[in-house]
Amino acid sequence: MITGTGITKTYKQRGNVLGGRDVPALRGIDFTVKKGGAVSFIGESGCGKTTLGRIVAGLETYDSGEIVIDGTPMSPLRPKKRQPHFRKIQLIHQDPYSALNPTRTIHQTLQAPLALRAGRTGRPKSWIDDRAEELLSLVGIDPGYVLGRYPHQLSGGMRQRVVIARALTVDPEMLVADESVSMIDVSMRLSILGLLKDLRERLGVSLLFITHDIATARYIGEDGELYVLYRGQVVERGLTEDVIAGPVHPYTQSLLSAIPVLHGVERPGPDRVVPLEALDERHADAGCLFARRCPFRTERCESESPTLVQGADVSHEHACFHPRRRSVIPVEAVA
Ligand SMILES: Nc1ncnc2c1ncn2[C@@H]1O[C@H](COP(=O)(O)OP(=O)(O)OP(=O)(O)O)[C@@H](O)[C@H]1O
Repeated sequence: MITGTGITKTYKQRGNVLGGRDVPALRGIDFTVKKGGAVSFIGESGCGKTTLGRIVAGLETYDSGEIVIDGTPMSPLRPKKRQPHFRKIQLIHQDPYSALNPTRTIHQTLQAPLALRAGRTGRPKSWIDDRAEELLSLVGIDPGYVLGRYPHQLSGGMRQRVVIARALTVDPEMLVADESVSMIDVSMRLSILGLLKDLRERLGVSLLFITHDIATARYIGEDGELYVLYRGQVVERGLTEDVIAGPVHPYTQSLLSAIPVLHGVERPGPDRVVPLEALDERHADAGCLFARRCPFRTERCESESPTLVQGADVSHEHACFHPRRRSVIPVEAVA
C-alpha cells in the first residue's frame, strides 16, 4: 500500500529577486493507493497532476508531508536507501518517442534491468531472455518481431507497449500513468488504457492514473477512487462511480459537464465558471481557491478555506462550503 500525507511542493522561481513568483504546485495532498487498487487524479492543466505522479514515483522531491511505501516512510531514508522502495512504483513515460534509447535494440532495453534483477535474486542467465519474451507477450506484442529491432523501427503503439514491458521488468507493485503528457493518438490511447486495465486484473498491480479526462478516469478504474485536483488541492474524492454520479463540488461539476459551464445553475450567480487564465493568482489564495471562479460563492468562501470533509448526505468527501447536487450532463465513459 502506498500513502501520501500532507504532500506539498512549491517550485521556486529563479527570477524571484526580479519579481518572479514561487509556484505552489501541491498544497497538502493526502492519498492512499491500496494493493491492486486504482486511483485516478483528474484536474485541468497546471493543477499539479504531473508533479504528484513524479513525486509518487520518486522522481521529484517534496517539501513537506510523507510518502509511505508498504509501511516505510521515505523522508527519513537516504536517497540510496529509498531506491528499492520507489522501484516498486514505476512511472510509465507516455512519450514513446523519447522514452526509449534509440541506440538500443528492444532486447538490450529489456536485458539491462532484467540482468540486474537476475543478479540480485540469483537467477540463471537463461532467465533473462525467457523473462524478456514473457513480458513482451504479456503486453501483447510478438517477441520474435520486436526483440532485434530499434525503437524507430516500431510503431508508436508498439513502442508504448515496450515501455510498459520495461516498467514490468522490476515486478512493480504500482504503475503510474501520466496521460497529461501523452503524445499518442486516440485509438492507440484506448488500447494502452485497455492494456493497463488488463495488467491490473492479471498481475494485481495497482494503478495511479493521471488525466484531465474524467471519462478516462472512469474507464480505468470503475471500482477505484477518483481524486479531483484543483490548484494543488484535492477538492473532491471518493469512489469513482459515486463522485461521477453525484459530484457536489462546483469544480467537479464543471469538469463533468465537459465544458466549463455549469448546467442547472442556482441563483444567484452567473452560469459560467471563470476560466483559470482570467485569474490573477497572486490575489486568489485567500479563502477557497475556487471561489473566484465559482458561481455559488458567498462571503465565507472568499475568506475561509474549506477542508476535505465527509458530507452529511453525500457518499464521499468534498472541500466546499456549499456542496450540493446540481444537475450536470455527464460525459460518456470510453467503451
Ligand atoms: N520544473 C518546474 N519549475 C517551475 N514550475 C513548475 C515546474 N513544473 C511544474 N511547474 C508548475 O507547477 C504547477 C503544476 O504543474 P504540473 O505540471 O504538475 O501540472 P499538471 O496538472 O500536470 O499540468 P499539465 O496537465 O499541463 O501537465 C504549474 O503551475 C506549473 O507551471
